[in-house]
Amino acid sequence: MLCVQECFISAPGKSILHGEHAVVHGKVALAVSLNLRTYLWLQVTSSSEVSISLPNIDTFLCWNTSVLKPLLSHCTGVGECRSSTELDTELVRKLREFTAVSDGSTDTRSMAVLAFLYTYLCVFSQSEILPGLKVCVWSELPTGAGLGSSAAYSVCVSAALLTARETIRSPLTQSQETARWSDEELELINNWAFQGETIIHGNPSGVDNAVGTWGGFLRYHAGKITPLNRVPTLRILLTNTKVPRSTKLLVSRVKDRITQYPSVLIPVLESVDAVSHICERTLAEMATEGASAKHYSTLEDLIDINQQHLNVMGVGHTSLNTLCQVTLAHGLHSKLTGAGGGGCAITLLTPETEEHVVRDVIEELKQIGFDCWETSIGALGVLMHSPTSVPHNILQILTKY
Ligand SMILES: Nc1ncnc2c1ncn2[C@@H]1O[C@H](COP(=O)(O)OP(=O)(O)OP(=O)(O)O)[C@@H](O)[C@H]1O
Ligand SMILES: C[C@@](O)(CCO)CC(=O)[O-]
Ligand SMILES: [Mg+2]
Repeated sequence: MLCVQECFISAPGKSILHGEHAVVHGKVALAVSLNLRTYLWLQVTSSSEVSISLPNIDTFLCWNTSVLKPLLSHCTGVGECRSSTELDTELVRKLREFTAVSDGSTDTRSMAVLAFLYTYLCVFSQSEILPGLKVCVWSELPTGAGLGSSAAYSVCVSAALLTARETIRSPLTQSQETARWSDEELELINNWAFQGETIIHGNPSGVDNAVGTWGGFLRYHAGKITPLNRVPTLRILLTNTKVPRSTKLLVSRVKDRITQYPSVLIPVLESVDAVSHICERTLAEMATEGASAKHYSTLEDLIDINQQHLNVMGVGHTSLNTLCQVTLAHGLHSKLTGAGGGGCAITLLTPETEEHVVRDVIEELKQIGFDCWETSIGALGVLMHSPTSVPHNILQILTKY
């Protein structure tokens, strides 16, 4: 019998300022959490069923634990199937067979289900019996649009299952609305979320799940996470072109291009790295000396340069070109954020940007058919919630299924 009977968890989405794709190849990325979150409700039940409801992607599935247990038959020794840092490829193979998902699939539902089942089976692999669970996930983030929806999902799943298994504590006391885990526990959540990302993405750098876990403004370089404490308050517009794309395919497209034209692409990755370094230095100067027009002009140049680099990498899209042209006609600079190929872009607003310009740009982008809104950045990473601290509309959705 598990002690944790239910829990509510949330994790934020993210925006990458600079370094998407380059970060997969060992370069620096600068990323920040968003005020849009994914929420999960887990209940431990006395039944022998595991059910998952994913209303964002219209997926509602249920399995008897007796059909799941045999999938762990290859984990014979203590500790097997439990590595938070190494993917159990045999389990992934068996799960693909079990769910009839082919190796190259990028199907939205299949990826979400595979990531969930993989984490569930690994986390409970040493339990005598697999527990009955009911899990529902709902996100404020657009799915598959560059704002880290896959990472927020993987972080929530990993935090909830590890808490239910009591591998990590339930951090919430009775008087608290929200609570976070210790750094060590967060590291474990992050490691398991990376496994989920690996199943969804194929070859993630780890930056997205790091932001979903730790929150705030981060510098990410080859697995090393450094919180950026000296950053100014930035105003950013987020635009969703609503052009669907898959991070998995885009990441592998960039890899193929690097393999085909290494002498062309490697200098581009190095240039993106330099963009991230200059951006980091500029942000630190703005925070310590006060932000000047020159600082903003540098940030705008870096956005334009990086957008061109991302086009060279092959992850642009005509919708993103249109978006950049529309904002530039109003003097505002934009670049894609996340994997590109459609999805979302960020536009930098400066202290000089007048409010009527912001209104006009938003209106114009909406008329094209895009979603556009001003976002707030730097939200907290993964959280455990009391039911009363889950926004009412989200609580209603989570408890409906
Ligand atoms: N709310 C959700 N419910 C279920 N599955 C989700 C949810 N959000 C994301 N996913 C899973 O994540 C996949 C989308 O991941 P993908 O990496 O392609 O996009 P993203 O994470 O939104 O963008 P990026 O990786 O560029 O930041 C979906 O296909 C689905 O499998
Ligand atoms: C495209 C990419 O760099 C960012 C996706 O948000 C992939 C990754 O870092 O895993
Ligand atoms: Mg993703």
